[in-house]
Amino acid sequence: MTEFKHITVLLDEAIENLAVQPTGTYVDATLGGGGHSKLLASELTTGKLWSFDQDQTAIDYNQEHLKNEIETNKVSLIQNNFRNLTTALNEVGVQSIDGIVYDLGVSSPQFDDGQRGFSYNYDAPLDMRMNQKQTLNARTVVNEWSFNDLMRILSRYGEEKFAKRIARAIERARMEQPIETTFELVDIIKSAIPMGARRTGGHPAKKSFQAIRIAVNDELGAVEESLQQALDMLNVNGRIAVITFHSLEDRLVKTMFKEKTQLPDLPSGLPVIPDEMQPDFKLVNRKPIYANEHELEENRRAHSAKLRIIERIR
Ligand SMILES: C[S@@+](CC[C@H](N)C(=O)[O-])C[C@H]1O[C@@H](n2cnc3c(N)ncnc32)[C@H](O)[C@@H]1O
Repeated sequence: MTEFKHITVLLDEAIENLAVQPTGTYVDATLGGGGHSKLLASELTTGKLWSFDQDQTAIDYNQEHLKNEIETNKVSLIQNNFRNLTTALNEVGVQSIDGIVYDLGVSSPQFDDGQRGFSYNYDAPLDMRMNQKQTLNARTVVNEWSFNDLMRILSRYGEEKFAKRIARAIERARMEQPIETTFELVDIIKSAIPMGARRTGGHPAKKSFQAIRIAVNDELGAVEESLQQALDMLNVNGRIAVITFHSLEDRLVKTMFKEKTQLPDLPSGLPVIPDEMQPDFKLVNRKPIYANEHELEENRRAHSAKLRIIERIR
């Protein structure tokens, strides 16, 4: 089995909060190294788990890692984008689910494989695709997207203060010759950030790389579409657990969950709220769940992780 070193974040907390019914139908939307899938499957008797990943490497690894669970038909792997949740599940005869877990973002192997172009620490062709068959990659975004689109993604998805300067520097550099590698891009980004600011707030390319990665994989669009489908497919008492790693993802999940669990605007002075106006969902925890101290010591990625859970109540 090829090595796939990913330490699962909020493993027990996410699965515990799904309140798994041993005979239920579950989905792991983000299989990765299979940590959540393995634990969830161990709680099933006659239940079934469908595990999604769009990355071939994750699917290949788990054919071995989850071999027993696959052979006993407790788990099946689906190589697909989780934005196609409903269609992919309908194709295998599943119309409704009792729970789903999302552990968003990239896995450590994706980040640490120098050749995939996710990291500013390794020199590699500009790529950043989670799905190796997708056509849009970071090279296209950096070399072909307009100045305005670059500025928009850097500012919106990277929350980069120097978005305009960086977009301008990219535009200037690519007029000379195409930008091909991560290190070329890092140098361009560095050159656009004022000297004083380069020394604060982590690696100067961190925010821009996050922004380009989110754009290449349309990460926020996929989460929004998928969550809506998951909410629609959820059985009563079923739960959705989502682990996010940055404020944009978390805000999206928080807002969607809030909309689903709130009462609609009602005329003031209604003595009783009519039953059909009650929300169909409730928040399992008002505040997000964070990693405990022990996990924070063991795993750097856990520091930015937040877990939110919603339950269908009717
Ligand atoms: C943080 S890792 C998940 C780790 C996993 N929970 C574990 O225990 O090892 C995220 C995984 O989700 C996958 N992924 C991210 N966005 C996806 C999407 N839109 N559709 C399908 N898979 C996606 C990535 O390819 C990656 O393997």
